[in-house]
Amino acid sequence: MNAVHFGAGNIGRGFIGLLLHQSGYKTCFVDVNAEIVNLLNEKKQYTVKLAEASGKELTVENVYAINSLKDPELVVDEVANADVITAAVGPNILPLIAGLLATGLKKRLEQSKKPLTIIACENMIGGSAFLKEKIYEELTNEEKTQFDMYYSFPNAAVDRIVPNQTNIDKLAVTVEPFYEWVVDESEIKGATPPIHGVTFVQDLEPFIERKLFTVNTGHAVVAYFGYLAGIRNMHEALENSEIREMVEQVLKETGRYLTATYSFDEKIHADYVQKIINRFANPYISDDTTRVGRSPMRKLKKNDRLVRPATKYVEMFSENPLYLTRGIAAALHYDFKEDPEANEIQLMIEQKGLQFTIERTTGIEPGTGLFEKIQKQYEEIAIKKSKK
Ligand SMILES: NC(=O)C1=CN([C@@H]2O[C@H](COP(=O)(O)OP(=O)(O)OC[C@H]3O[C@@H](n4cnc5c(N)ncnc54)[C@H](O)[C@@H]3O)[C@@H](O)[C@H]2O)C=CC1
Ligand SMILES: O=P(O)(O)OC[C@H]1O[C@](O)(CO)[C@@H](O)[C@@H]1O
Repeated sequence: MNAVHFGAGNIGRGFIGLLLHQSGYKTCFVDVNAEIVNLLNEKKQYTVKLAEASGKELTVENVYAINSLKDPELVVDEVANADVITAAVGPNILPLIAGLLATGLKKRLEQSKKPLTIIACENMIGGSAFLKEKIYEELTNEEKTQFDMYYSFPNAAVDRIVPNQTNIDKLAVTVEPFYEWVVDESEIKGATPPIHGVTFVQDLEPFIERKLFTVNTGHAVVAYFGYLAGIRNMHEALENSEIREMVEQVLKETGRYLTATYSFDEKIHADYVQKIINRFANPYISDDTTRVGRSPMRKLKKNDRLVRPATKYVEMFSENPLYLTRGIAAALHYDFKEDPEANEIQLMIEQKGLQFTIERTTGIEPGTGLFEKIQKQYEEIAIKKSKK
């Protein structure tokens, strides 16, 4: 079986590539990072280290790679011959891989009429649907009808913490032992791809919301408050009692929304939250607040981990969440100079003002209680910062 995976980064090698290998696939990684591509072709294998006391190492074999900037035509051929396609490139990059995928998928239809599943493994709601939308922008109406018959783009939720890598071996990836990959099976045409470790479900929404609004909301809040406190390490941030309290409270708010919406058992959900906070604090992982907080513009979008649970909370309980709004305000304060999106937000605040920036980044309507609360929280944080 042949798999093509776009994005040989942390999640690509440390999670998706590992499971594809364990399921018996030969995996072709597609990336634009020449060093990683060359190393994969040279070594044809890499190591995944588990961040736990055992320090267990797993070997991923049967892999090779293509640099899509250099050899796009090879990517087209691989896509045309794939049995499954996955991607973990980041939501902002999905539109950039759509063109090559469209060409490869068209070629595949000229050769055979076999169903194929394409899964985007990103931290976002509707990642595969978004990739499909971008691919379909490249097609004629007739091609769209053909694609509809054979190609599936099931959405997915992926959960495994893979921090920035500091291994001397550039291909080795250290990952937390825990993982969860949930795929919406109801969207799949033809046979479900046999991937070890994937949970196929008929309704993805509870899984993706539970994951995004617990793991990712909580993590982002720790990162932004850690950064505000001058802390660069996630462990240290979690050891700070105010930040710990903040994340516990934020996850109480998202938990209130999630349990009411999906009828989750409150005790089971509370245990899930504690398990996740313990994962953040895994002593065998060294993670940066600036990695977890990366791309604040994306993280502040209306369907992402901070704003969506906040707006849903208001809709459901007719009250404004106190801690989620504080988290949003902290994200607006995030001014890490090496992060282009953080710079963009800071420049927008400077040039166009806070109100314009809140509206533009979060999509929340000015004049609403939620908008005012975020503004107030932002100003309170600014006062605290000025006193430091
Ligand atoms: N790191 C983590 O723990 C987790 C990450 N995710 C999600 O997985 C996705 C990837 O994240 P990471 O692996 O952490 O990022 P990463 O930066 O380590 O990996 C992304 C890879 O995509 C490659 N890339 C960039 N442009 C490309 C293009 N045009 N074509 C092909 N490859 C391209 C990069 O060179 C890089 O190797 C993101 O959506 C992230 O939210 C999801 C769960 C966990
Ligand atoms: O990858 P993103 O969306 O920038 O966010 C970082 C998040 O992804 C993770 O790496 C894994 O879900 C978390 O550590 C963190 O919440």
